[in-house]
Amino acid sequence: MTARAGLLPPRPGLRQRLIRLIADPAFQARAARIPLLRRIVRSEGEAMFDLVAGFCHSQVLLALVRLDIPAQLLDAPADTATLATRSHIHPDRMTVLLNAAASLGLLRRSRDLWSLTARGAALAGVPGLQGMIAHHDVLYRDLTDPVAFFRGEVETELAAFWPYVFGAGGATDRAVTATYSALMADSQRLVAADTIAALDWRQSQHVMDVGGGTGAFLTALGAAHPHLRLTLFDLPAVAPAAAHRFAQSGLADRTTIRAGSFRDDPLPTGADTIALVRVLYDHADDTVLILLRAAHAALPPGGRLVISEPMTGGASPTRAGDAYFALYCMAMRTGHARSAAQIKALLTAAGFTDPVTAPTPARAYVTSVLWTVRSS
Ligand SMILES: C[S@@+](CC[C@H](N)C(=O)[O-])C[C@H]1O[C@@H](n2cnc3c(N)ncnc32)[C@H](O)[C@@H]1O
Repeated sequence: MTARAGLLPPRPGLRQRLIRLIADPAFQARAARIPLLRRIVRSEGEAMFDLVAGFCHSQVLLALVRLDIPAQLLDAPADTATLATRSHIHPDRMTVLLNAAASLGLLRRSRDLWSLTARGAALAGVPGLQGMIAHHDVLYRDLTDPVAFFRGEVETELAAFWPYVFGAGGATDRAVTATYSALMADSQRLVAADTIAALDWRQSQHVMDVGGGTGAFLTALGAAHPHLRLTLFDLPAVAPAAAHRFAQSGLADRTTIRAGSFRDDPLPTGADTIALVRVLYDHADDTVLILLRAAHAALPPGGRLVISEPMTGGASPTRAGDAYFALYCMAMRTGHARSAAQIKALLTAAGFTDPVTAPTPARAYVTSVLWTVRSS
């Protein structure tokens, strides 16, 4: 009988023996006395403690957002007593919150006055960030029992928060879609900037944004490239809202809005470029294949398909892709976050050739971009 046959445990390799050594408290105590190892032990310890405390950090962030402290401090620095009174929190407890925020690099105190740091200013100013933080209570409730969550035993709230992806016809409730669309459009600004910067749009004449929401991406693209004609395709409950945005941005003459479902309807033809921005990760592979095949059919030979969304790291997992978006999509229960390689495989299965990863955008943690062409 051999270990290979599975009856004996395999002998640990060198790496496994090293890992077991590092896990040994006696080794850790010895390592802490050796200067070079001491530094490694300390920084590993701090990194581990950061993971342990991560939920508290998120809740500090949520408290700041709910109390509107970033906006208040953007107006003017304030002292603890003022912030405490405005927030209806006892000054002693407010001090704990403000010190916690300072420790996370969001606030700084000079004498008695609190102000924002550069990171805190991002919290005040980055579009969609506060909306994203504010709706995380839903995700965190879904993750309360993480084992049940990973076993697929939780009826997740997030799935109800984003109802539009369910059912063949998609969303029909305009009030619900308005809530969802505002958050999407706010957070779209940075995604749009990175997607536009990642590619040469001069070779396109007519871009169709499928699942384009209320037109935030096309509005940014149209402003950056005045030669482009633009078509937005989205569900009937969502697409009409784009008209207002296009009119306000002076784009009405260059834009067409088409309502429909890519699950059931063919995509309109006429565009030489199709964009799918934050669309694929909402859907299972079979729906994505339907969509990619529809995009292939709608494009002329030589036409380009652009995919922009948060992606996982594949063989090299990333914190944003694999420890956030993958869980988020799992809580939504309709699709999943994919690596670039997984999306490329789906593109190939849909008939596209040689998909290319665009240069890494500035905010790779929320946006990765792929493109491909319909060859014939
Ligand atoms: C995550 S949102 C992204 C919106 C926008 N592209 C953005 O990045 O802000 C996904 C979009 O796909 C649309 N969508 C979902 N299912 C669809 C379908 N079957 N046909 C057309 N659009 C659909 C939704 O209405 C929504 O606007």
